[in-house]
Amino acid sequence: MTQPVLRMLADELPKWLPHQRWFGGKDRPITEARPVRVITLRDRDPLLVHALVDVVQDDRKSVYQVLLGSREDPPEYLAGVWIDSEGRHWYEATADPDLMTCLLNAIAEEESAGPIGFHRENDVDLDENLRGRTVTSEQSNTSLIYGTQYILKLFRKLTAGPNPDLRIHRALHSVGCEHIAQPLGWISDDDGDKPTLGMLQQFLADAADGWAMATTSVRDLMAEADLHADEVGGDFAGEAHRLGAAVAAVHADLARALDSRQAEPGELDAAVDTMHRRLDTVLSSVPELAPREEAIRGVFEQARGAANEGVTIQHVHGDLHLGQVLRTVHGWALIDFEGEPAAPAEERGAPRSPLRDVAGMLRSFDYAAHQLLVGQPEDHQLAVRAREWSNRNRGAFCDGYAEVSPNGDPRDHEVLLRALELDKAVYEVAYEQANRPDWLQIPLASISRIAS
Ligand SMILES: Nc1ncnc2c1ncn2[C@@H]1O[C@H](COP(=O)(O)OP(=O)(O)O)[C@@H](O)[C@H]1O
Ligand SMILES: O=P(O)(O)O[C@H]1O[C@H](CO)[C@@H](O[C@H]2O[C@H](CO)[C@@H](O)[C@H](O)[C@H]2O)[C@H](O)[C@H]1O
Repeated sequence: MTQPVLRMLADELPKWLPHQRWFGGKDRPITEARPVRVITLRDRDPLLVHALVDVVQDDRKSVYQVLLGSREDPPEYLAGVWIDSEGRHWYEATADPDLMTCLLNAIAEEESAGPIGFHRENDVDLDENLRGRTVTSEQSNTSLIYGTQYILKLFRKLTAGPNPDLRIHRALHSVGCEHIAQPLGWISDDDGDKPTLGMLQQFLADAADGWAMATTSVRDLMAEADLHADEVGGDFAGEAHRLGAAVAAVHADLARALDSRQAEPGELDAAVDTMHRRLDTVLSSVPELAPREEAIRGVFEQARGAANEGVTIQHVHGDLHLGQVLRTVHGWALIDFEGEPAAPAEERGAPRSPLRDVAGMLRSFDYAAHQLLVGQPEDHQLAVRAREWSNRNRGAFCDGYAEVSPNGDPRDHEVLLRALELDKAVYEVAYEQANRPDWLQIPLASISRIAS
């Protein structure tokens, strides 16, 4: 079976990959897409095959994970996910709930298939034979939900060594962190760079995501033209306060589980250099940013000169925003500790200032406040109310954070925090340009406000 699958993938991948939501290189042409390894995980109908694919773009190579299914008599619902519709029908296996059961059972039974190992955490028993259905939200990876119990994330673009999402979840669980979903198992690959292929976690079935909650609150405010943010039914400030406290608790747990130290004199200069380099890259592809270049660089340089005593360096979340936090009946939980999807792996796993996560969340309040205005004619009144909502919730978040954090109030590091927020907004300009060009105005407008 190996040779025909390799041939089929070599033919189909260049056409198929750019249409996959999880494919992270849609803004650049594919120079080469080559299957480099296929392993059969199930050799009877329906077949399940695991493939690793090298994708070259602009001389940079990325390795992606693809799962292929094949059935003699495929049901109608698989018609939308064909990879190859000639000869033996191959399709995207994550769309086949029966095949996804095989992955859960393999983790429960701690099976292996050549270099691929399925592992269950020591203190865990798993229910088997649950069907896996894919999460429908916009994702950089592919997640499968099993019943109301488990969620399995299959990492798509693979990175060398243990994936930070798995490493950090396990470290936080080991110190009893209350603000994460319990890690239950993982899928490893012992070949080459030894990437992590997947992570199984407790599914927080009762959870609402922070972005949905926050944007509902903004909508309520916009609908009540005469009321202020603290007067409308959907006021979010109490949640923002509790969220700040939860993020501070996770930072304290991360410091305990994985170490922390005070920033050395001059150490933050390297972070400022990285901000300038990111700006260089984004400027070259988004000309709309050029008029703000001087002001942005000025804010970065102020951070270099600022007295940054008392800044801690430790492991952080790395890409914290309202879509990465879930509100359960027990409080807020943080998910997805992989860092920014576009950042190089060494940068994603490196210890940094926790203020970076605070800045990410402050940006997110600004996003939530302004996303309803995208594409609308200018309305001064609505713009004022968006600012009001953003300021109220940013303040509440920082208050909650300061109450719990051993590092105190993030606003005490105003200059660094401002530079970190601006750096995040520069990242978002590139992200929106590549993924949602209609939303580019949100970070561009924020940059004008922050760097004015
Ligand atoms: N433990 C969990 N419980 C409930 N839902 C979850 C859990 N983990 C993730 N999700 C849902 O799955 C979505 C994608 O998860 P995420 O880890 O952010 O994937 P990606 O890395 O692909 O962006 C989230 O937006 C959230 O709605
Ligand atoms: O969730 P991911 O790790 O894939 O993060 C990426 O996508 C996010 C969008 O889904 C993006 O976040 C930006 O948009 C959010 C609203 O959709 C907003 O709350 C965030 O503040 C904003 O940064 C994130 O930057 C990107 O890395």
